[in-house]
Amino acid sequence: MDALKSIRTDGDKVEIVNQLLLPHTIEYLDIQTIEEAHDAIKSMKIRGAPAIASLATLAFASNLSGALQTSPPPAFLSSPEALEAHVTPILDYLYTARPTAVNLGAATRRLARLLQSSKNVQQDAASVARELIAEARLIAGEDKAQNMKMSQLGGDWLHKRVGGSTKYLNVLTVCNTGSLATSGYGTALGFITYLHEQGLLDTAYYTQTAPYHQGSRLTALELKTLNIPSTMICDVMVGSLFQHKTIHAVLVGADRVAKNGDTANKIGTYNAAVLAARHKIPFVVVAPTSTVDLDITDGSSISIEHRPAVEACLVRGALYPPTLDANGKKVLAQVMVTPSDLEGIYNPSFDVTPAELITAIVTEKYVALKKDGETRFDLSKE
Ligand SMILES: CSC[C@H]1O[C@H](OP(=O)(O)O)[C@H](O)[C@@H]1O
Repeated sequence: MDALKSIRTDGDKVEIVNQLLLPHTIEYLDIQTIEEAHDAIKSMKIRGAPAIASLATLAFASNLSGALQTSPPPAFLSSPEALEAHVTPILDYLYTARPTAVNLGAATRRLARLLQSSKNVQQDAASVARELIAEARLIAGEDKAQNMKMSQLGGDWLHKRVGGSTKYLNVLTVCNTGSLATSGYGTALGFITYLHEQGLLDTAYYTQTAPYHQGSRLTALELKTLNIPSTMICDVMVGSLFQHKTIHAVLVGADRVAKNGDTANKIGTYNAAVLAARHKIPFVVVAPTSTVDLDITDGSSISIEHRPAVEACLVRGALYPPTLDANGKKVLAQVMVTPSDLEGIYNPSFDVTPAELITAIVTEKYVALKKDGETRFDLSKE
């Protein structure tokens, strides 16, 4: 069962749950244009590496499908070349919405490659367009099956490594990697769901994940909906948790994994990795092979998105909708933010965890481990 679907679609209709409003309000937004899809991704109404790729491809498919139904057909359907001139800028524009996660770029490049190969085979633009629409809709739904497979691979590996019996595993996760970040089931949160389904999980700990609060708003919502025993901690409490509780593994998602295993993920992941190493707790990245970027040898090449400074100053939930304090007053920004303050605010949305701090990388095809004495992985897509 999925806690909440990030995207709802019925043919050409595409809706997203506005994740800026969760958990206070569940409101679905109709995404009718490419521009609305770009804005939804950039403003984080939808977020999560696979989910943003899915929205981009579904919006692209709906835009093209609508054009095929107009009469007379638009000029860009007069030839495959005209279609290419129309589609390429759209794919390039969608890619600019957010830079760190590999999925968005991988999806737009996959459609661009299909356009090239189909254009050289098909004689008419409408046939090429129909192929693009079908592929775009395939991309949007394919990660759920992968998530379930990798969760099983990872869960069985961890259970064998730790060797307990029932309801004994305590794990920590960072950010939100559930059905709200994917097309369903989730990556690290899918792993946790699998452990729970197998009767192996004692408690899932998760960090608030400021400043967007993917943890205290989204992961909390998903774990409670799934009836998974869970405990939230503030981001600064990871070290204390490791000092006072037995944690068997840290399970995190990924936005981009370099060939050597260096992993970009939500800000705060690196902190947890350093502390996990200090406490000799296995640190596990859970991501499909589509997140592995073989074109980059290590994490130094990964572009880290810096979000608007003001986002680091807001009491999330105070604005969507305004929450009230004990005296019924609106809870607003934690600090009085004025334009002159913004230059002094550092707000990277991701960090890179070096491969040497990562115990295993779990994908839908394999559980990758480092060779003895090695500080890096040698990852593949197979
Ligand atoms: C299953 S990938 C989810 C991935 O995306 C999150 O970032 P954001 O919420 O900013 O899109 C975080 O890095 C998660 O690991």
